[in-house]
Amino acid sequence: MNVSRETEQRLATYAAMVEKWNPRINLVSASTVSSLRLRHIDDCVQIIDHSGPVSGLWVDLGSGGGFPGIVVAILAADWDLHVTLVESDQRKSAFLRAVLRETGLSRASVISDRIESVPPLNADHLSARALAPLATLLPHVARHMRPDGQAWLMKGQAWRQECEAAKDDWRFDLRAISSRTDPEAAILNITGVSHA
Ligand SMILES: C[S@@+](CC[C@H](N)C(=O)[O-])C[C@H]1O[C@@H](n2cnc3c(N)ncnc32)[C@H](O)[C@@H]1O
Repeated sequence: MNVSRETEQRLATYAAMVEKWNPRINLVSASTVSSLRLRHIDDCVQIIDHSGPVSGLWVDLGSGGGFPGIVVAILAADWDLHVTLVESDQRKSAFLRAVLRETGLSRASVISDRIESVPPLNADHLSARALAPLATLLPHVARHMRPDGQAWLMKGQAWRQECEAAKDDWRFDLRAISSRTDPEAAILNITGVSHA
């Protein structure tokens, strides 16, 4: 993806903040800090490559250090899109708010609470990365995404088994997109979620 100078500057500011805060609050595993751009940022950029420009509300669940929520907020800074990051850990939430301040992102906010406790958010787009198996994620998706919304769930190599297990209790339409950064991983673009 080609990005503007301003977007590149925001990504650089964000990366520098992750590196600075990581020893204190463990935002990404220490072994991946040196490859932050490829392992984490470029990994998340893929979502926007596939969603294209979108509008409305984007909700990122279990944002942690901001993957993919902050990356989406940076890439979408000029779109008519609000990004809401849901993160229960207070120190990580403080970090996410600091990133929004430092990068001047005004169309994004942080809800510092448990996903289960937050009133339904009615998201047009919803993302989650490394949060929970699909069968555990789908109740959150059903609660916080509009019936015609789209979920972008970033999954590791067990994604096929997770999909099979989730089908016992859930109906959904799935487009599995192979990850550019890890051939075993996939981005699950899920729509039409309902309880079986
Ligand atoms: C493994 S980390 C992944 C963080 C980020 N998405 C990433 O890919 O680097 C999971 C994050 O979800 C948060 N989390 C876990 N359960 C949660 C819940 N029920 N409500 C809100 N946040 C939760 C944790 O505090 C943690 O920061």
